Amino acid sequence: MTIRNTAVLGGGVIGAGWVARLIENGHDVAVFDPAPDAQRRLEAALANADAAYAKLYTAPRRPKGQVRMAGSVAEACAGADLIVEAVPERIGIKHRVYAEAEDSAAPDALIASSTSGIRPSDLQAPLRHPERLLVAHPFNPVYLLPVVEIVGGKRTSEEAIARAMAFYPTLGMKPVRIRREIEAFVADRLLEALWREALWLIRDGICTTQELDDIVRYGFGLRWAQMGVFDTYRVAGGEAGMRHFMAQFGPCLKWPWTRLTDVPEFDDALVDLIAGQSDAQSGHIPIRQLERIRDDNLIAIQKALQGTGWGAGALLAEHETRLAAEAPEPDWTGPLPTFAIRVPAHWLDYNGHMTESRYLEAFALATDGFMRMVGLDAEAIAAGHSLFTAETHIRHLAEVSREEDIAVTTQVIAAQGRKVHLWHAMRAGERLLATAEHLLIHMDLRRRASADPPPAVRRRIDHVAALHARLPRPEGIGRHVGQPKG
Ligand SMILES: NC(=O)C1=CN([C@@H]2O[C@H](COP(=O)(O)OP(=O)(O)OC[C@H]3O[C@@H](n4cnc5c(N)ncnc54)[C@H](O)[C@@H]3O)[C@@H](O)[C@H]2O)C=CC1
Ligand SMILES: C[N+](C)(C)CC(=O)CC(=O)[O-]
Repeated sequence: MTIRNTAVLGGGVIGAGWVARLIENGHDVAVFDPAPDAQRRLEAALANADAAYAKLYTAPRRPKGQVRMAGSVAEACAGADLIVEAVPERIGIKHRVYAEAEDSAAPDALIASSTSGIRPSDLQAPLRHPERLLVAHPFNPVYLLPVVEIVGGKRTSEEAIARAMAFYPTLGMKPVRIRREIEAFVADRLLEALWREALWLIRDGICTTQELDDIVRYGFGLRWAQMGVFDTYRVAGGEAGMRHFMAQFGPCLKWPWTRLTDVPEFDDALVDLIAGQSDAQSGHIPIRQLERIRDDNLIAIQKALQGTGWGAGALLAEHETRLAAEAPEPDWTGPLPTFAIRVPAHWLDYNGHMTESRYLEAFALATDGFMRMVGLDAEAIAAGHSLFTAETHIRHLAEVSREEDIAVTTQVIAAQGRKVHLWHAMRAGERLLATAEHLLIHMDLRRRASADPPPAVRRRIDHVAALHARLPRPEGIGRHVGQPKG
Protein backbone atom coordinates (compact mmCIF):
# COMPACT_ATOMS: atom_id res chain seq x y z
CA MET A 1 0.00 0.00 0.00
CA THR A 2 1.44 3.40 -0.92
CA ILE A 3 1.90 5.94 1.82
CA ARG A 4 0.29 9.25 1.00
CA ASN A 5 -1.59 10.70 3.99
CA THR A 6 0.25 10.83 7.25
CA ALA A 7 -0.36 11.73 10.89
CA VAL A 8 2.27 13.00 13.31
CA LEU A 9 1.47 12.66 17.01
CA GLY A 10 3.55 15.12 19.04
CA GLY A 11 4.82 18.27 17.35
CA GLY A 12 7.94 18.84 19.48
CA VAL A 13 11.56 18.75 18.37
CA ILE A 14 11.27 15.39 16.61
CA GLY A 15 7.62 15.53 15.51
CA ALA A 16 8.20 18.91 13.84
CA GLY A 17 11.26 17.48 12.07
CA TRP A 18 9.15 14.63 10.72
CA VAL A 19 6.43 17.04 9.59
CA ALA A 20 9.06 19.06 7.71
CA ARG A 21 10.48 16.00 5.95
CA LEU A 22 7.03 14.67 5.07
CA ILE A 23 5.61 17.89 3.61
CA GLU A 24 8.86 18.57 1.76
CA ASN A 25 8.29 15.28 -0.02
CA GLY A 26 4.70 15.99 -0.93
CA HIS A 27 2.81 14.21 1.89
CA ASP A 28 -0.14 15.80 3.63
CA VAL A 29 0.24 15.69 7.41
CA ALA A 30 -2.30 15.95 10.23
CA VAL A 31 -0.59 16.90 13.49
CA PHE A 32 -1.89 16.41 17.01
CA ASP A 33 -0.18 18.00 19.98
CA PRO A 34 -2.18 19.13 23.04
CA ALA A 35 0.28 21.85 24.13
CA PRO A 36 -1.20 25.37 23.85
CA ASP A 37 1.90 26.68 22.08
CA ALA A 38 2.28 23.63 19.81
CA GLN A 39 1.33 25.40 16.57
CA ARG A 40 3.69 28.32 17.21
CA ARG A 41 6.62 25.97 17.93
CA LEU A 42 5.76 23.86 14.90
CA GLU A 43 5.66 26.89 12.60
CA ALA A 44 9.02 28.16 13.89
CA ALA A 45 10.59 24.75 13.33
CA LEU A 46 9.05 24.42 9.85
CA ALA A 47 10.41 27.85 8.87
CA ASN A 48 13.95 26.76 9.79
CA ALA A 49 13.50 23.45 7.97
CA ASP A 50 12.19 25.16 4.83
CA ALA A 51 15.19 27.52 4.84
CA ALA A 52 17.48 24.50 5.13
CA TYR A 53 15.87 22.63 2.22
CA ALA A 54 15.98 25.75 0.04
CA LYS A 55 19.78 25.68 0.48
CA LEU A 56 20.30 21.92 0.41
CA TYR A 57 18.51 21.00 -2.81
CA THR A 58 19.57 22.26 -6.19
CA ALA A 59 17.25 19.79 -7.95
CA PRO A 60 13.63 20.94 -8.34
CA ARG A 61 11.77 20.43 -5.05
CA ARG A 62 8.53 18.47 -4.89
CA PRO A 63 5.23 20.36 -4.50
CA LYS A 64 4.80 20.72 -0.75
CA GLY A 65 2.20 18.71 1.21
CA GLN A 66 -0.31 20.44 3.49
CA VAL A 67 -0.12 20.60 7.30
CA ARG A 68 -3.34 20.48 9.32
CA MET A 69 -3.59 20.77 13.12
CA ALA A 70 -6.00 18.08 14.37
CA GLY A 71 -8.11 18.33 17.52
CA SER A 72 -7.37 14.81 18.77
CA VAL A 73 -5.21 11.75 18.14
CA ALA A 74 -8.21 9.98 16.60
CA GLU A 75 -8.93 12.88 14.26
CA ALA A 76 -5.30 13.05 13.12
CA CYS A 77 -5.14 9.30 12.44
CA ALA A 78 -8.39 8.93 10.48
CA GLY A 79 -7.40 8.23 6.88
CA ALA A 80 -3.65 8.13 7.59
CA ASP A 81 -1.50 5.50 5.87
CA LEU A 82 1.41 6.23 8.23
CA ILE A 83 1.19 7.36 11.85
CA VAL A 84 4.42 8.84 13.18
CA GLU A 85 4.50 8.85 16.95
CA ALA A 86 6.78 11.45 18.52
CA VAL A 87 5.29 11.95 21.99
CA PRO A 88 7.47 12.12 25.15
CA GLU A 89 9.68 9.14 26.01
CA ARG A 90 7.19 7.63 28.51
CA ILE A 91 5.68 4.26 27.69
CA GLY A 92 2.37 5.15 29.38
CA ILE A 93 1.85 8.21 27.14
CA LYS A 94 2.82 6.21 24.06
CA HIS A 95 0.35 3.42 24.93
CA ARG A 96 -2.43 5.95 25.46
CA VAL A 97 -1.94 7.57 22.06
CA TYR A 98 -1.76 4.16 20.31
CA ALA A 99 -5.10 3.15 21.89
CA GLU A 100 -6.71 6.33 20.61
CA ALA A 101 -5.01 6.00 17.21
CA GLU A 102 -6.31 2.44 16.76
CA ASP A 103 -9.88 3.69 17.29
CA SER A 104 -9.83 5.65 14.04
CA ALA A 105 -6.91 4.40 11.94
CA ALA A 106 -7.22 1.75 9.24
CA PRO A 107 -5.97 -1.61 10.62
CA ASP A 108 -3.09 -1.65 8.15
CA ALA A 109 -1.91 1.94 8.76
CA LEU A 110 1.75 1.75 9.81
CA ILE A 111 2.62 3.07 13.26
CA ALA A 112 6.23 4.25 13.43
CA SER A 113 7.49 5.23 16.87
CA SER A 114 10.34 7.72 17.15
CA THR A 115 11.37 6.31 20.54
CA SER A 116 15.05 6.67 21.34
CA GLY A 117 15.30 3.39 23.16
CA ILE A 118 12.08 1.61 24.17
CA ARG A 119 11.84 -1.86 22.65
CA PRO A 120 9.10 -2.16 20.01
CA SER A 121 7.83 -5.38 21.67
CA ASP A 122 7.04 -3.30 24.76
CA LEU A 123 5.41 -0.58 22.69
CA GLN A 124 3.19 -2.95 20.69
CA ALA A 125 2.07 -5.11 23.66
CA PRO A 126 -1.43 -3.58 24.10
CA LEU A 127 -2.20 -2.99 20.40
CA ARG A 128 -5.10 -4.66 18.61
CA HIS A 129 -2.98 -4.76 15.44
CA PRO A 130 0.55 -4.99 16.82
CA GLU A 131 1.98 -6.28 13.54
CA ARG A 132 1.91 -2.73 12.07
CA LEU A 133 4.03 -1.11 14.79
CA LEU A 134 7.75 -0.62 14.43
CA VAL A 135 10.37 1.82 15.61
CA ALA A 136 11.71 4.34 13.10
CA HIS A 137 14.28 6.12 15.25
CA PRO A 138 15.43 9.38 13.65
CA PHE A 139 18.14 11.87 14.56
CA ASN A 140 17.83 15.52 15.32
CA PRO A 141 17.37 17.50 13.06
CA VAL A 142 15.14 14.93 11.38
CA TYR A 143 14.77 17.17 8.32
CA LEU A 144 18.51 17.14 7.62
CA LEU A 145 19.99 13.93 9.04
CA PRO A 146 19.14 11.05 6.73
CA VAL A 147 19.63 7.96 8.89
CA VAL A 148 16.67 6.21 10.55
CA GLU A 149 17.01 3.01 12.62
CA ILE A 150 14.22 0.56 11.76
CA VAL A 151 13.49 -1.88 14.56
CA GLY A 152 10.77 -4.53 14.62
CA GLY A 153 9.31 -6.10 17.76
CA LYS A 154 8.34 -9.73 18.34
CA ARG A 155 4.97 -9.16 16.69
CA THR A 156 5.94 -6.74 13.92
CA SER A 157 5.21 -8.24 10.49
CA GLU A 158 7.91 -8.52 7.84
CA GLU A 159 5.50 -6.73 5.55
CA ALA A 160 5.47 -3.68 7.86
CA ILE A 161 9.27 -3.66 7.96
CA ALA A 162 9.43 -3.99 4.17
CA ARG A 163 7.02 -1.05 3.75
CA ALA A 164 9.14 1.10 6.04
CA MET A 165 12.38 0.11 4.32
CA ALA A 166 10.84 1.06 0.97
CA PHE A 167 9.22 4.28 2.20
CA TYR A 168 12.02 6.16 3.98
CA PRO A 169 14.32 6.36 0.92
CA THR A 170 11.53 8.25 -0.87
CA LEU A 171 12.04 10.94 1.80
CA GLY A 172 15.76 11.04 1.01
CA MET A 173 16.52 8.94 4.11
CA LYS A 174 18.80 5.99 4.80
CA PRO A 175 16.90 3.33 6.76
CA VAL A 176 19.14 0.87 8.58
CA ARG A 177 17.38 -2.22 9.84
CA ILE A 178 18.51 -3.25 13.31
CA ARG A 179 18.82 -7.03 13.30
CA ARG A 180 17.55 -7.69 16.84
CA GLU A 181 15.68 -5.41 19.22
CA ILE A 182 17.59 -4.19 22.25
CA GLU A 183 16.98 -1.11 24.39
CA ALA A 184 18.42 2.05 22.78
CA PHE A 185 19.16 0.16 19.54
CA VAL A 186 22.59 1.01 18.09
CA ALA A 187 23.05 4.77 17.91
CA ASP A 188 21.88 5.71 21.38
CA ARG A 189 24.07 3.00 22.92
CA LEU A 190 27.05 4.64 21.27
CA LEU A 191 25.93 8.18 22.05
CA GLU A 192 25.19 7.40 25.67
CA ALA A 193 28.58 5.76 26.14
CA LEU A 194 30.25 8.94 24.93
CA TRP A 195 27.93 11.21 26.90
CA ARG A 196 28.50 9.28 30.14
CA GLU A 197 32.25 9.56 29.71
CA ALA A 198 31.87 13.27 28.88
CA LEU A 199 29.91 13.86 32.10
CA TRP A 200 32.71 12.30 34.14
CA LEU A 201 35.32 14.44 32.38
CA ILE A 202 33.42 17.65 33.20
CA ARG A 203 32.52 16.58 36.73
CA ASP A 204 36.12 15.68 37.50
CA GLY A 205 37.33 19.05 36.15
CA ILE A 206 39.43 17.48 33.37
CA CYS A 207 37.92 19.82 30.76
CA THR A 208 35.00 22.22 30.28
CA THR A 209 32.00 21.69 27.98
CA GLN A 210 33.65 24.11 25.52
CA GLU A 211 36.97 22.24 25.53
CA LEU A 212 35.26 18.88 25.15
CA ASP A 213 33.18 20.15 22.21
CA ASP A 214 36.34 21.58 20.60
CA ILE A 215 38.06 18.21 20.89
CA VAL A 216 35.10 16.59 19.08
CA ARG A 217 34.50 19.18 16.37
CA TYR A 218 38.12 19.92 15.52
CA GLY A 219 38.98 16.24 15.64
CA PHE A 220 37.25 12.90 15.55
CA GLY A 221 33.79 14.39 14.85
CA LEU A 222 35.06 15.30 11.38
CA ARG A 223 36.21 11.72 10.87
CA TRP A 224 32.95 10.25 12.07
CA ALA A 225 30.87 12.43 9.74
CA GLN A 226 32.38 10.83 6.70
CA MET A 227 33.78 7.41 7.66
CA GLY A 228 32.17 6.29 10.89
CA VAL A 229 34.10 4.19 13.40
CA PHE A 230 35.43 1.14 11.60
CA ASP A 231 36.62 2.58 8.29
CA THR A 232 38.34 5.34 10.29
CA TYR A 233 40.22 2.77 12.36
CA ARG A 234 41.01 0.69 9.30
CA VAL A 235 42.83 3.68 7.83
CA ALA A 236 44.44 4.38 11.22
CA GLY A 237 46.06 0.96 11.02
CA GLY A 238 48.19 2.21 8.13
CA GLU A 239 48.92 -0.10 5.23
CA ALA A 240 48.47 -3.11 7.50
CA GLY A 241 44.86 -1.99 8.09
CA MET A 242 42.41 -3.21 10.69
CA ARG A 243 44.41 -6.18 12.00
CA HIS A 244 47.36 -3.96 12.83
CA PHE A 245 45.09 -1.37 14.43
CA MET A 246 43.49 -4.04 16.61
CA ALA A 247 46.82 -5.56 17.59
CA GLN A 248 48.12 -2.15 18.65
CA PHE A 249 45.13 -0.77 20.50
CA GLY A 250 43.28 -3.94 21.61
CA PRO A 251 45.33 -4.27 24.81
CA CYS A 252 44.48 -0.66 25.79
CA LEU A 253 40.89 -1.75 26.29
CA LYS A 254 42.03 -3.36 29.55
CA TRP A 255 43.78 -0.20 30.72
CA PRO A 256 41.76 2.25 32.80
CA TRP A 257 40.98 4.58 29.88
CA THR A 258 37.23 4.81 30.40
CA ARG A 259 34.63 4.62 33.13
CA LEU A 260 31.93 3.54 30.73
CA THR A 261 29.58 1.55 32.94
CA ASP A 262 29.95 3.87 35.91
CA VAL A 263 27.32 6.61 36.06
CA PRO A 264 28.24 9.89 37.77
CA GLU A 265 25.84 10.99 40.52
CA PHE A 266 23.23 12.90 38.50
CA ASP A 267 22.65 15.49 41.22
CA ASP A 268 21.94 19.24 41.16
CA ALA A 269 25.64 19.99 41.44
CA LEU A 270 26.39 18.12 38.20
CA VAL A 271 23.43 19.69 36.39
CA ASP A 272 24.48 23.19 37.56
CA LEU A 273 28.08 22.58 36.53
CA ILE A 274 27.17 21.40 33.02
CA ALA A 275 24.37 23.92 32.45
CA GLY A 276 26.56 26.79 33.75
CA GLN A 277 29.45 25.91 31.44
CA SER A 278 27.06 25.42 28.53
CA ASP A 279 25.53 28.88 29.18
CA ALA A 280 29.01 30.40 29.21
CA GLN A 281 29.81 28.59 25.96
CA SER A 282 26.70 29.38 23.90
CA GLY A 283 24.12 31.11 26.12
CA HIS A 284 24.49 34.33 24.09
CA ILE A 285 23.06 32.62 20.97
CA PRO A 286 19.27 32.02 20.95
CA ILE A 287 18.36 28.36 20.38
CA ARG A 288 16.59 28.93 17.03
CA GLN A 289 19.69 30.77 15.79
CA LEU A 290 21.96 27.98 17.05
CA GLU A 291 19.67 25.61 15.14
CA ARG A 292 20.21 27.64 11.95
CA ILE A 293 23.99 27.67 12.47
CA ARG A 294 23.90 23.89 12.94
CA ASP A 295 21.73 23.50 9.83
CA ASP A 296 24.04 25.67 7.69
CA ASN A 297 27.00 23.56 8.79
CA LEU A 298 25.18 20.27 8.17
CA ILE A 299 24.22 21.51 4.69
CA ALA A 300 27.82 22.52 3.92
CA ILE A 301 29.12 19.12 5.07
CA GLN A 302 26.55 17.16 3.06
CA LYS A 303 27.17 19.30 -0.03
CA ALA A 304 30.92 18.72 0.32
CA LEU A 305 30.29 14.98 0.59
CA GLN A 306 27.99 15.19 -2.45
CA GLY A 307 31.04 16.51 -4.32
CA THR A 308 33.10 13.50 -3.32
CA GLY A 309 30.19 11.10 -3.91
CA TRP A 310 30.58 9.65 -0.43
CA GLY A 311 28.30 8.65 2.47
CA ALA A 312 25.49 11.12 3.21
CA GLY A 313 26.56 13.12 0.12
CA ALA A 314 26.07 10.13 -2.19
CA LEU A 315 22.60 9.64 -0.70
CA LEU A 316 21.80 13.32 -1.28
CA ALA A 317 22.93 13.01 -4.92
CA GLU A 318 20.68 9.96 -5.35
CA HIS A 319 17.69 11.81 -3.90
CA GLU A 320 18.34 14.86 -6.07
CA THR A 321 18.47 12.62 -9.15
CA ARG A 322 15.08 11.21 -8.13
CA LEU A 323 13.65 14.72 -7.62
CA ALA A 324 14.95 15.86 -11.01
CA ALA A 325 13.43 12.84 -12.75
CA GLU A 326 10.02 13.67 -11.25
CA ALA A 327 10.07 17.33 -12.32
CA PRO A 328 7.18 18.24 -14.63
CA GLU A 329 7.78 19.20 -18.29
CA PRO A 330 8.70 22.89 -18.53
CA ASP A 331 7.04 25.41 -20.81
CA TRP A 332 9.50 25.13 -23.69
CA THR A 333 8.45 28.39 -25.38
CA GLY A 334 10.20 30.71 -22.90
CA PRO A 335 13.54 30.70 -21.08
CA LEU A 336 13.65 27.47 -19.09
CA PRO A 337 13.70 27.40 -15.27
CA THR A 338 16.91 25.45 -14.82
CA PHE A 339 18.12 26.18 -11.29
CA ALA A 340 17.02 27.71 -7.98
CA ILE A 341 18.54 27.94 -4.52
CA ARG A 342 18.52 30.05 -1.38
CA VAL A 343 22.10 31.29 -1.07
CA PRO A 344 23.69 29.14 1.64
CA ALA A 345 26.25 30.36 4.18
CA HIS A 346 29.10 28.47 2.54
CA TRP A 347 28.58 30.43 -0.72
CA LEU A 348 29.60 33.76 0.88
CA ASP A 349 32.97 35.46 1.00
CA TYR A 350 34.83 38.08 3.06
CA ASN A 351 32.90 40.84 1.24
CA GLY A 352 29.69 39.53 2.78
CA HIS A 353 28.07 38.47 -0.49
CA MET A 354 28.01 35.46 -2.81
CA THR A 355 31.54 34.73 -3.91
CA GLU A 356 32.39 34.72 -7.62
CA SER A 357 33.09 31.01 -8.01
CA ARG A 358 29.53 30.27 -6.84
CA TYR A 359 28.12 32.25 -9.79
CA LEU A 360 29.83 29.78 -12.06
CA GLU A 361 28.61 26.92 -9.88
CA ALA A 362 25.02 28.20 -10.11
CA PHE A 363 25.32 28.58 -13.89
CA ALA A 364 26.98 25.18 -14.22
CA LEU A 365 24.11 23.64 -12.26
CA ALA A 366 21.68 25.49 -14.56
CA THR A 367 23.45 23.87 -17.51
CA ASP A 368 22.97 20.52 -15.75
CA GLY A 369 19.28 21.38 -15.39
CA PHE A 370 19.08 22.16 -19.10
CA MET A 371 20.87 18.92 -19.94
CA ARG A 372 18.35 16.89 -17.92
CA MET A 373 15.48 18.65 -19.67
CA VAL A 374 16.76 17.72 -23.13
CA GLY A 375 17.42 14.12 -22.10
CA LEU A 376 21.09 14.29 -21.09
CA ASP A 377 20.21 12.91 -17.66
CA ALA A 378 22.14 10.55 -15.36
CA GLU A 379 21.19 7.58 -17.54
CA ALA A 380 22.36 9.25 -20.77
CA ILE A 381 25.63 10.30 -19.10
CA ALA A 382 26.15 6.72 -17.88
CA ALA A 383 25.67 5.67 -21.53
CA GLY A 384 28.46 8.08 -22.54
CA HIS A 385 26.59 11.19 -23.76
CA SER A 386 27.31 14.58 -22.23
CA LEU A 387 28.18 18.22 -22.85
CA PHE A 388 31.54 19.85 -22.12
CA THR A 389 31.84 23.63 -21.67
CA ALA A 390 34.20 25.21 -24.18
CA GLU A 391 33.75 28.91 -23.33
CA THR A 392 32.07 30.99 -20.60
CA HIS A 393 31.43 34.70 -20.10
CA ILE A 394 29.87 35.80 -16.79
CA ARG A 395 28.61 39.29 -15.98
CA HIS A 396 28.14 40.20 -12.30
CA LEU A 397 25.42 42.85 -12.36
CA ALA A 398 24.26 43.12 -8.74
CA GLU A 399 25.28 41.86 -5.32
CA VAL A 400 23.81 38.57 -4.20
CA SER A 401 23.34 38.29 -0.47
CA ARG A 402 23.05 35.47 2.02
CA GLU A 403 19.66 33.75 2.16
CA GLU A 404 18.56 35.43 -1.09
CA ASP A 405 16.33 33.21 -3.25
CA ILE A 406 17.98 33.13 -6.66
CA ALA A 407 16.77 31.42 -9.81
CA VAL A 408 18.35 30.89 -13.21
CA THR A 409 16.52 30.71 -16.54
CA THR A 410 18.15 29.42 -19.68
CA GLN A 411 17.65 30.43 -23.30
CA VAL A 412 19.04 28.49 -26.26
CA ILE A 413 20.73 30.97 -28.56
CA ALA A 414 21.86 28.43 -31.14
CA ALA A 415 22.27 24.68 -31.47
CA GLN A 416 24.05 23.42 -34.52
CA GLY A 417 25.82 20.12 -35.00
CA ARG A 418 27.69 19.36 -31.81
CA LYS A 419 27.55 22.93 -30.46
CA VAL A 420 24.99 24.41 -28.05
CA HIS A 421 25.09 28.13 -27.26
CA LEU A 422 23.25 28.98 -24.00
CA TRP A 423 22.31 32.20 -22.27
CA HIS A 424 21.67 31.96 -18.51
CA ALA A 425 20.08 34.80 -16.53
CA MET A 426 20.18 34.80 -12.71
CA ARG A 427 17.48 36.73 -10.90
CA ALA A 428 16.10 37.36 -7.40
CA GLY A 429 12.43 37.94 -8.20
CA GLU A 430 12.51 40.38 -11.12
CA ARG A 431 15.98 41.76 -10.27
CA LEU A 432 18.65 40.67 -12.77
CA LEU A 433 21.78 39.70 -10.82
CA ALA A 434 24.07 38.09 -13.35
CA THR A 435 24.19 36.56 -16.80
CA ALA A 436 26.32 33.85 -18.34
CA GLU A 437 26.96 32.91 -21.93
CA HIS A 438 28.21 29.38 -22.50
CA LEU A 439 29.34 27.47 -25.52
CA LEU A 440 29.01 23.74 -25.02
CA ILE A 441 30.10 20.82 -27.14
CA HIS A 442 28.38 17.46 -27.21
CA MET A 443 30.85 14.68 -26.30
CA ASP A 444 31.19 10.94 -26.46
CA LEU A 445 32.51 10.26 -22.96
CA ARG A 446 33.96 6.89 -23.91
CA ARG A 447 36.10 8.27 -26.75
CA ARG A 448 36.63 11.61 -24.94
CA ALA A 449 35.90 13.26 -28.32
CA SER A 450 33.16 15.46 -29.70
CA ALA A 451 30.25 13.58 -31.22
CA ASP A 452 26.70 14.12 -32.46
CA PRO A 453 24.05 13.90 -29.74
CA PRO A 454 21.81 10.80 -29.79
CA PRO A 455 18.69 11.30 -32.00
CA ALA A 456 16.20 11.78 -29.12
CA VAL A 457 18.40 14.48 -27.56
CA ARG A 458 18.99 16.06 -30.99
CA ARG A 459 15.22 16.32 -31.51
CA ARG A 460 14.66 17.97 -28.14
CA ILE A 461 17.53 20.43 -28.55
CA ASP A 462 16.34 21.37 -32.05
CA HIS A 463 12.78 21.76 -30.82
CA VAL A 464 13.70 24.14 -28.00
CA ALA A 465 16.21 26.00 -30.20
CA ALA A 466 13.46 26.62 -32.79
CA LEU A 467 11.09 27.91 -30.10
CA HIS A 468 13.75 30.11 -28.51
CA ALA A 469 14.72 31.57 -31.88
CA ARG A 470 11.45 33.53 -31.59
CA LEU A 471 12.54 35.15 -28.28
CA PRO A 472 14.23 38.56 -28.25
CA ARG A 473 18.03 38.39 -28.26
CA PRO A 474 19.16 38.97 -24.66
CA GLU A 475 20.75 42.31 -23.85
CA GLY A 476 24.50 41.85 -23.28
CA ILE A 477 25.00 38.81 -25.46
CA GLY A 478 28.40 38.61 -27.17
CA ARG A 479 29.98 41.22 -24.89
CA HIS A 480 33.69 41.04 -24.19
CA VAL A 481 35.55 42.02 -21.05
CA GLY A 482 36.13 45.79 -20.76
CA GLN A 483 33.56 46.74 -23.38
CA PRO A 484 31.92 50.07 -22.40
CA LYS A 485 28.29 49.80 -21.28
CA GLY A 486 26.01 50.98 -23.97
N1 LIG B 1 15.07 15.15 20.96
C1 LIG B 1 15.87 14.24 20.43
O1 LIG B 1 17.07 14.47 20.27
C2 LIG B 1 15.31 12.93 19.97
C3 LIG B 1 14.13 12.41 20.48
N2 LIG B 1 13.63 11.23 19.99
C4 LIG B 1 12.37 10.66 20.52
O2 LIG B 1 11.27 11.37 19.94
C5 LIG B 1 10.17 11.39 20.85
C6 LIG B 1 9.75 12.84 21.08
O3 LIG B 1 10.85 13.53 21.65
P1 LIG B 1 11.04 15.12 21.45
O4 LIG B 1 10.43 15.56 20.21
O5 LIG B 1 12.46 15.37 21.72
O6 LIG B 1 10.21 15.66 22.69
P2 LIG B 1 9.51 17.10 22.83
O7 LIG B 1 9.31 17.28 24.29
O8 LIG B 1 10.26 18.13 22.09
O9 LIG B 1 8.12 16.90 22.11
C7 LIG B 1 7.11 16.05 22.57
C8 LIG B 1 5.78 16.67 22.16
O10 LIG B 1 4.74 15.75 22.45
C9 LIG B 1 3.63 16.51 22.89
N3 LIG B 1 2.73 15.63 23.61
C10 LIG B 1 2.67 15.35 24.93
N4 LIG B 1 1.66 14.48 25.16
C11 LIG B 1 1.07 14.22 23.97
C12 LIG B 1 -0.02 13.43 23.56
N5 LIG B 1 -0.71 12.72 24.43
N6 LIG B 1 -0.35 13.40 22.25
C13 LIG B 1 0.35 14.12 21.34
N7 LIG B 1 1.39 14.90 21.68
C14 LIG B 1 1.75 14.95 22.98
C15 LIG B 1 4.23 17.62 23.72
O11 LIG B 1 3.34 18.72 23.85
C16 LIG B 1 5.48 17.96 22.93
O12 LIG B 1 5.23 19.02 21.98
C17 LIG B 1 10.65 10.66 22.10
O13 LIG B 1 10.24 9.33 22.06
C18 LIG B 1 12.17 10.77 22.00
O14 LIG B 1 12.85 9.74 22.68
C19 LIG B 1 14.24 10.56 18.96
C20 LIG B 1 15.39 11.04 18.41
C21 LIG B 1 16.05 12.22 18.92
C1 LIG C 1 19.27 12.13 23.37
N1 LIG C 1 18.51 11.20 22.51
C2 LIG C 1 18.58 9.90 23.18
C3 LIG C 1 17.13 11.65 22.49
C4 LIG C 1 19.15 11.23 21.20
C5 LIG C 1 18.55 10.41 20.12
O1 LIG C 1 17.67 9.59 20.28
C6 LIG C 1 19.11 10.55 18.75
C7 LIG C 1 19.81 11.85 18.41
O2 LIG C 1 19.25 12.64 17.67
O3 LIG C 1 20.92 12.05 18.89
